[in-house]
Amino acid sequence: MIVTIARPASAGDGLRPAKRKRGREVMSLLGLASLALVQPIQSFQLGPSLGLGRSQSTLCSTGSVSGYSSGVEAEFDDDIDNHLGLKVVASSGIDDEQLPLVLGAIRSTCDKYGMTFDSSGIHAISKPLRSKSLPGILGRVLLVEMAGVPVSFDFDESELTAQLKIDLSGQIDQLLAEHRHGITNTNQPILLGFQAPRGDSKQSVQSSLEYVIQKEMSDYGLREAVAGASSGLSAEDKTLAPSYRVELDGAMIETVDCLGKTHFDTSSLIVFDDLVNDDLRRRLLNVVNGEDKEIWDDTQGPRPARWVRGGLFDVANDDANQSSAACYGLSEHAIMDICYNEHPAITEFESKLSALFPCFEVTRLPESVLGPQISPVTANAPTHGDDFDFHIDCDPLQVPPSPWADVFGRYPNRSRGRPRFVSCLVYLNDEWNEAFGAPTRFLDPLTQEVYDVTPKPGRVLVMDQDLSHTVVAPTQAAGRRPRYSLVWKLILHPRTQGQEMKLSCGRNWPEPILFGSANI
Ligand SMILES: O=C(O)CCC(=O)C(=O)O
Ligand SMILES: [Fe+2]
Repeated sequence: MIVTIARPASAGDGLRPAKRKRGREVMSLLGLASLALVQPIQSFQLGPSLGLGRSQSTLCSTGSVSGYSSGVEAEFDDDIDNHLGLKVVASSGIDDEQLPLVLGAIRSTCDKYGMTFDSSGIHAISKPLRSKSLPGILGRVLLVEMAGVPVSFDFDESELTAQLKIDLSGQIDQLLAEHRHGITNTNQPILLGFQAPRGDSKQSVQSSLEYVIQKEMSDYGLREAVAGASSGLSAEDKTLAPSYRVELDGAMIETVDCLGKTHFDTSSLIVFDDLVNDDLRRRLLNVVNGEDKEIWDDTQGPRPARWVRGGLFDVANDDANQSSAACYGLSEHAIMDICYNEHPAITEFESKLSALFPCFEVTRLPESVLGPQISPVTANAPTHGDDFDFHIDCDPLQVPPSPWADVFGRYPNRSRGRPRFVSCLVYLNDEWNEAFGAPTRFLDPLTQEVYDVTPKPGRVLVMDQDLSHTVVAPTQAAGRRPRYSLVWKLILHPRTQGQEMKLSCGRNWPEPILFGSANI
């Protein structure tokens, strides 16, 4: 019998590194959760040796999920009846109210696939998993053993597990969404891991659950230090102080991990004028505009070999994309080049960032958070007459279902011990007359006041990603000249559990200007 099974869209297109898994990024856009595959054991091609009994007809039922490339054909032998089944072995961070619901969802998926289900031996730890080696994690994990597969079964490569993961994750996500208001903590996802039957394995439950998280993090690159992080960092970079900093967007918010407790939270923007010298600025501009020999006079507009009208695609919000549709954006090829080819200037700047934030692991925003359309490094070239709207870059409280959400959960940015989402902008023009305008404008939502940062050549702006901001188009005085900015979307990971996430890292930086609602 031949059935068609969807296969995750293939990795390795163009310049993007091929090794990174991407299948579940697509799921994130579909609003589905994800599942980690643990303990691969050699290669196994789904084929005649595996009898799936009643599951055959249902395996193809969701095979046309969009984003999963055209199905592959796999053969199943009707005569063989292997008792495929799922056995839930351990969980953490899922309380007594929630666990039966989640297990019920897995049971019904098993029924659909004609698989057996067993949760009788589950080792349930109601507290979220905590681990010194994994600071910042959410710690809600469910570990499932898959019984009845051949010894050579490869969990990572199998179409069966790919399909199961779509189904199971969808079920659990739906369930958690439905019960969002009824049960505490249910808007937090659960990371699901598969493993082969372990027999009398000596591995502790804690380390099996940790392994699920570690594997997910490495499969999806969820915490990879930026290039040059460990290269020789200059003493000046380590001690460099900002020219000024501003706190805005103040609000009382719930304190993460402290039920019922609230605290006053403000977002930060920080300006550095001595981090990038003129030589580095010029080299970064060359990376953005392409390093070949063509000479382009950009008083006529951005260089057509790199920039396309309507090419701006750097925000998650649909409305913002529409309003910026007419503006210049980097071509797809240019974005890939900047993000994934080796550029010494990019590495040098990233190593400066690591030096600037020594108490964090500085990483680029992984593709898993918002999908492949949102590149971690991009550039802007607004010109006179363009129209932009306020947007936020990303908010860890509002991330869609994805491997990122499953591992780190959803929480207010700047929460103690949780990865902090910050963006970093470098203004790249050789010269920029103040009369040309084009500040980066921040909105304080409560007071509706705006705060402008002037784009000086070589200036670096670090800002929280959940701040409402916009680029303002240059004035008429700028003519057709673009105002360039190179933008990094970063995540600063804590190095220890429960760490303070202050960007100053305890250094004696100038006191911040308190703006708008931060001053109330
Ligand atoms: O260039 C600017 O001023 C802001 C750019 C920006 O907000 C972005 O790229 O997300
Ligand atoms: Fe932005």
